[in-house]
Amino acid sequence: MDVPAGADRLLRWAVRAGGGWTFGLAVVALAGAVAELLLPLTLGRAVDAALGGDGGWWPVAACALVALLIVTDTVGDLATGYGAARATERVRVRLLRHLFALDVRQVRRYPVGDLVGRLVAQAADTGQAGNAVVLGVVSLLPPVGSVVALTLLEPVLGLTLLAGLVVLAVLMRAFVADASAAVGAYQRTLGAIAGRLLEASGGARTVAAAATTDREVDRVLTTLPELARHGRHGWQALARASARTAAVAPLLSLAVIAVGGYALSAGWLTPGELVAAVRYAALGAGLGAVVATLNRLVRSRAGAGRVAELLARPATPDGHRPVPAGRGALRLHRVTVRADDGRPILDGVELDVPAGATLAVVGASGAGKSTLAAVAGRLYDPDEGEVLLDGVPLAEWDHAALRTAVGYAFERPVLVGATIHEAVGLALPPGSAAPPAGSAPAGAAVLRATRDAAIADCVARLPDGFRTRTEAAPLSGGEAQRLGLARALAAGRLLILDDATSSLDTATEHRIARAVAGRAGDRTRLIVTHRVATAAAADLVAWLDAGRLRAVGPHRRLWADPAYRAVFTPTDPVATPRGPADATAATPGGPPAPPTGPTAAAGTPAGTPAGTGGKR
Ligand SMILES: Nc1ncnc2c1ncn2[C@@H]1O[C@H](COP(=O)(O)OP(=O)(O)OP(=O)(O)O)[C@@H](O)[C@H]1O
Repeated sequence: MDVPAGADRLLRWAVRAGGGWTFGLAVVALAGAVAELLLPLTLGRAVDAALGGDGGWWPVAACALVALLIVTDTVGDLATGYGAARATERVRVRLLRHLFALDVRQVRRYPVGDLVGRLVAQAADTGQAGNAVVLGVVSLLPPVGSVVALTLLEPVLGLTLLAGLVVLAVLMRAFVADASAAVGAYQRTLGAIAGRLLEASGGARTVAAAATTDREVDRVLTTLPELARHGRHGWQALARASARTAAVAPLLSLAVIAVGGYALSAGWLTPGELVAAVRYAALGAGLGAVVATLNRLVRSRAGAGRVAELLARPATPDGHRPVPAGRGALRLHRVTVRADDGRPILDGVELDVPAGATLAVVGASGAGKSTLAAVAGRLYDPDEGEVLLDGVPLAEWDHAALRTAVGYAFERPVLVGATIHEAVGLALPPGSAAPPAGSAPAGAAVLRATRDAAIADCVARLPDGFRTRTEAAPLSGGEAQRLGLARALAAGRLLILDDATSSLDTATEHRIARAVAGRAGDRTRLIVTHRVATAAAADLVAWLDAGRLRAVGPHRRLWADPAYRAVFTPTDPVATPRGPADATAATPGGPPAPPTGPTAAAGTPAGTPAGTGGKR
């Protein structure tokens, strides 16, 4: 099976992560194996002593060894469970931290279900590494020790067992190869099914509305036969290995007993030594434990392979430059973002947004607006070019400082945090979000943010107000958007709204527009929008067309271009506004503030007459 190069390194790390429990398991497992090896010899001596009419200490020693075996078994079970739990926890934490350190584009390459599979099942398999390695090594001791003990009793006996064990080792090798391939394929297929399942449950409404349940079930489970095949393949490999050891082991014991019987009649062995030899033969040939631990090791290595594959993806490096002075001047310099197939999604975008300005990003669906918004706040890095905030490339900003400086709100926000209070407060500066002592429902900053985002009344109506658990909050799409906005409004220098008001009614949107416009001049706003009124109210409009910046300038000037007007009303000539006056008339609650910000020249690509459509 192809296991990523980092799998074995991760396995070694996971063994160490088991800490004292894995070490303890090694000690008790070793003690148990030694006791198991000494028991036949002690029993043999006890038999010889009894035959000679002398009880002596051998029976007592045999009883002590049996007691030791019971203790080591019990403690071993405990150490196995605790060690695996500890190692699994560390693998999960490491993997989760790494996932969040990856840029959004890398994470999106994996279906969510596949990631959950790696984080839950394969991390647990990896966490078994300590047990698998310790028990694997210890399970080799009885056969190896039996060969040594038999050789000491009578060399021919040792050679007989050794020859049989070599045959068994060859059979085991085949098992490891077979089982590894089956387990790896099973985990991959299961991950793909889980991915489709999560996708389908996210679109449950659409599935129900379209009455395509049967088709969706078929689609999710389309690889179920493949999964069953890999599962059967794995179990068959295990069954074959067990059957082979079960068939070879008695033959091997019989061979040692036959040779031992001959040695007894030839006077090379005492009766007690023959008793010991018979038990050593059984111990040495009984490789059931080896098969079980090999199986555990195979699963652990396959799981580690899938975890290591993610860990091998490079995390986004953080910068350590001191936070520059400034109020959010944004510059995109020759920014190009490519799809996996190399096709440009953004192509050489050159854009200057002066500090304090409001920039509307418009364009047809798929023009690259969200991609521009994503690189503007470093949700991921462009493939070429760079983005600078207040003169410092985003890649050189300290991560925490950048997250305080830039606030994002999205069309479909995910509320991060256990409660509504946390969901809003997480983005606020430390200290400002904490609820005051006593029964006050929310910190002042959280309260202000929710009022600004016109969601405070809605939160007050929730069963537990700000303490309502996010998953239990019955929020509409527009309410969720407003909570996302409340979180983003804390942004220090750059507020990025990616279609973040698309689900709001006009009156609410107008209220929020005022909050967004608040602290005017104090921070920059980048607003991805399809609405003509929002573009009209902005200081500057960046018009994207198929990944290229077609023009930058005030809406009023761009409006002269029919192609620009078509961005807002491409298919309905009746509804097409006749000019900027119509656009302003569409502004909720009255005309938008006239463009007060920078002139078109400030944002227009050099040499391109604003609004002419020259930059294609
Ligand atoms: N990771 C990706 N891999 C491949 N293609 C991508 C990726 N991300 C975006 N795209 C494609 O790039 C184009 C621009 O996407 P983007 O989401 O930026 O458009 P948009 O202008 O925001 O569209 P909309 O208005 O519909 O939201 C689309 O064709 C999209 O399918």
